[in-house]
Amino acid sequence: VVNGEDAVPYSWPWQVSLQYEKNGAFHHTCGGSLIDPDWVITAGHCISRSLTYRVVLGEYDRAEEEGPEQVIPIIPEDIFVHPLWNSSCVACGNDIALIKLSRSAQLGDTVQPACLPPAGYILPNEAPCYISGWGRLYTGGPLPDMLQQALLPVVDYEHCSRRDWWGSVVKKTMVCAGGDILSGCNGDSGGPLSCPAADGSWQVHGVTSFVSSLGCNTVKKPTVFTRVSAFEDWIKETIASH
Ligand SMILES: CC(C)C[C@H](NC(=O)C(F)(F)F)C(=O)N[N@@+](C)(CC(=O)Nc1ccc(C(C)C)cc1)Cc1ccccc1
Repeated sequence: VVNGEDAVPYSWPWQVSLQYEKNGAFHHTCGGSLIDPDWVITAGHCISRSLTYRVVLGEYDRAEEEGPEQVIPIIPEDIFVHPLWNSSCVACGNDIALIKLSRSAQLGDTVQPACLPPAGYILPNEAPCYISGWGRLYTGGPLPDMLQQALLPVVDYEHCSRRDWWGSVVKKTMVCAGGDILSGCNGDSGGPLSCPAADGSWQVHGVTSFVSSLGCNTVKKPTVFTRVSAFEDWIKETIASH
């Protein structure tokens, strides 16, 4: 997250760190969101078939064992990348994947699932949402130890698809947010765009998908998220059948 701030510890209790194994050690590669005690939602581009993954819940400072961490291994067959995700066509969208945990998360003060938005729901322009993650602090910069957050106002499709914004690259199955000096950055992929609901709950409206190659916080190139409300049937169907 670029120009964000340290989150209050465990204030985004659905935020997970998706880690892959390399030479016996695990490395943070993406964020994700717990949406059920057994299920995490992340980005399709975060998954590669050849890697072994684990999920860490209740994480805050990646450099310290603070106590609430729950480290849960992932069985490769329990990763469901959206069937229409095509890594050669990021602009086609469908950048979403579901991961079934090999054991249920223990819910409590530091680990809670986020709610899903109503199917088809479109956030209005300027709706206040937060991005969170352990992605780079600036283009090419370091990964932080503490979970970062930033308030990113939603940029609706009409504005986000303007020629000098994302143009035809952005689809209606995506959500844009930000567009000035605040943004996501690599390492935030797969993490949540969390938006407050009228009933006081928080809904995961977006899964962090891409930022401009010109620079994470490029003006008029807001962070682009997979729109979760466009994939509710697939989410429900996948969870119901596994
Ligand atoms: C793997 C790609 C497909 C998605 C990746 N996503 C992220 O980093 C995220 F924002 F989600 F945290 C990304 O934006 N990667 N970049 C490598 C940029 C990138 O590839 N962006 C991008 C944008 C649009 C498209 C398509 C839709 C035209 C493809 C890739 C990050 C970056 C940005 C500036 C400097 C260095 C690195």
